[in-house]
Amino acid sequence: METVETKIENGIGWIILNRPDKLNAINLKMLEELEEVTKNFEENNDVKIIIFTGNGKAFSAGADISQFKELNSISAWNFAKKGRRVMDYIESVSKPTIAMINGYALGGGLELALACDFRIAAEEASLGLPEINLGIYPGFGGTQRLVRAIGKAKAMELMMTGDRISAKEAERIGLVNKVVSLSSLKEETIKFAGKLMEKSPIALAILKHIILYGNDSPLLDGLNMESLGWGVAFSTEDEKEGVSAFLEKRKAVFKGK
Ligand SMILES: CC(C)(COP(=O)(O)OP(=O)(O)OC[C@H]1O[C@@H](n2cnc3c(N)ncnc32)[C@H](O)[C@@H]1OP(=O)(O)O)[C@@H](O)C(=O)NCCC(=O)NCCSC(=O)CCO
Repeated sequence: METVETKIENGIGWIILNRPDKLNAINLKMLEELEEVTKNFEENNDVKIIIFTGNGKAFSAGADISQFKELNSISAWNFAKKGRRVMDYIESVSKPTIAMINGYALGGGLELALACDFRIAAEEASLGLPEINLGIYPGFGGTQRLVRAIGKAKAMELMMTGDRISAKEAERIGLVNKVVSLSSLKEETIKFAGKLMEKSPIALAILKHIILYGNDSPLLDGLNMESLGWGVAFSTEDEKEGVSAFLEKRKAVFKGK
């Protein structure tokens, strides 16, 4: 891989954006590689949780602006569609995903973090959607995901002013789940991933699907998805184990079956 590094450690699949001299700006190659490595991790049984992060002082400063000079309306549209599809794919992955935000998460970088299920940020991180300062606006799904994440008023403010906010402010408005010191970021993120790893991966996958797609559907459809998925969970060994463990007063050990 040219633009991303990967490793698997203790059930965690790490996807590390690796263009530190360009603050991990996302070019076409990185979009393609992100899609490929995410797919590999989704299909790899050794990977239970996927964590995205960046090498150097940024998570990612967004789409690679140096490529923009060559774009016209059609190629820009295609680039945005490609970026959007990759973010949609990352969002749809059946395993839990965490953005470990080690520094700048701007533009497409924040949009990548928004496609993840959880965002854990270092105190030093700075977040924002500054595309408006380039005479454009977020094109990798941010206009839709940010509104859903933090509500219309704050989302419009962030997108229309292009202002960057601190990790603490991002936590206050519900954009990130947790803020920790940079020195403890990896440890805290692994600890959080560990909590998820103790759960039934099948229940997590069904739950994630229903939260994501149920909330974008009419209420009745979302509620129907919930009850149907609930029934499906009862066909798993994990459900039998969870209930037995409770009744036998022991800790459940889920096998993902
Ligand atoms: C993130 C900023 C504020 C950091 O500033 P600073 O610390 O001063 O670092 P720089 O010298 O600016 O950057 C170092 C190096 O990285 C290159 N770079 C940074 N961001 C990008 C980018 N998005 N695309 C391409 N290259 C980038 C920068 O040119 C430097 O390279 P040199 O070769 O050393 O010159 C600051 O960098 C900043 O504001 N970046 C842009 C943030 C932004 O506007 N993001 C939105 C992009 S559009 C988008 O994401 C569309 C999808 O919705």
